[in-house]
Amino acid sequence: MIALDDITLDYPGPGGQTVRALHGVSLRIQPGEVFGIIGRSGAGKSSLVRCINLLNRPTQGRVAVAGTDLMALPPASLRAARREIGMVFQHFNLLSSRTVFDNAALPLELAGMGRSEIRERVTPLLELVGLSALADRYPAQISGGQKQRVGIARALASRPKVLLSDEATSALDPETTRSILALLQQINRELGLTVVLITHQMQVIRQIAHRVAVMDAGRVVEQGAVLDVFTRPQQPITRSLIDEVMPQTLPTSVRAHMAALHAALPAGHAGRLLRLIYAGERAEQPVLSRLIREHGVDVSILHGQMDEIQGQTFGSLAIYASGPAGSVQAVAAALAASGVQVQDVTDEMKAARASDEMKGPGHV
Ligand SMILES: Nc1ncnc2c1ncn2[C@@H]1O[C@H](COP(=O)(O)OP(=O)(O)OP(=O)(O)O)[C@@H](O)[C@H]1O
Repeated sequence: MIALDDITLDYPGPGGQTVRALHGVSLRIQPGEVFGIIGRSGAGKSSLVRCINLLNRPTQGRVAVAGTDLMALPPASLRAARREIGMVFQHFNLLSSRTVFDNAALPLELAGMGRSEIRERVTPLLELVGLSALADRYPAQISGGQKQRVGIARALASRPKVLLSDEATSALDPETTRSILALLQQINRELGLTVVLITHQMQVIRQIAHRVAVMDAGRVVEQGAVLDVFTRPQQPITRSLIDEVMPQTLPTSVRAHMAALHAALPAGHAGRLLRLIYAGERAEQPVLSRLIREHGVDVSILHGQMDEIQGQTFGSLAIYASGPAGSVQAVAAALAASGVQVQDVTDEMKAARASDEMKGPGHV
């Protein structure tokens, strides 16, 4: 549906210099999917998403939407192509002097549509976004979540094939965010619209995206199905973004417990702190208990959490495994062979523990 090839974008900078915001970004977004683009502030997300409708014209590269090379279009054809691409904004961009209805109707008025046709088009849209009862209110008389619903209705008025969402929920509280994301999900499912959303919150990606691209310093550094990226993050930036929704750092008291177990190991025994990450059916298989029996290791479960992404279970478990030297490695290898991701974080935790001790008792 959307093909971005080798997109470079330069902004004019101070003193005639240029600021390179995008460095050769390529992405493929399939029809009907919800594609998330995540990154920290300044990573280049807005710059990239605005290339999709040529609000930013790339310095180099190619932008194709539904097979049309947008950069090759003359202005009139580009205006028509843009009507196929709706956009919602973080700060809603509503006109304060127009009612809810008239804000949603604006693109149709601008396109010269007659009043009765506009009414036929906008009335069901206001129903879809849950604002039928507020059609005659002005933006100052509705909440932030409701304003975003108007923004969504306006974006849908031209019956686009693609909806771009530029931090649409960043100005909203968590509950309103969830309801707006649920609405976007409903629109994706019921209207078959391709949705591209940019965000700095993994929570948003987890709730509705099918696939995700992670951006850092103007580049896509990692991309894939959301469950894969959550369970097998490759880049430090991805891990730190996931950490915000699924904290991977063990609490101080748990680190102290691990240190005590480690200090009490008998001679000839080894102990390792392992983080197990598992997804889908593997989350339900009794792999761990079987391995404990087979290899004669002791396992203390230190910390764990389970979650769900679009109906798929995934979780992480921190365990301290100890036993005769060699047996712990055998368990780790057997777990990895069964499809569970195994990270040995013993040294990482020892370093964190050393820092706990330097800070002294009572420090959390
Ligand atoms: N109009 C502009 N002129 C010059 N530089 C710009 C302009 N817009 C963005 N930049 C720069 O381009 C880089 C990417 O900015 P961009 O807004 O795309 O990032 P972002 O990931 O969307 O960040 P945020 O979440 O804070 O909006 C930044 O270094 C930014 O300072």
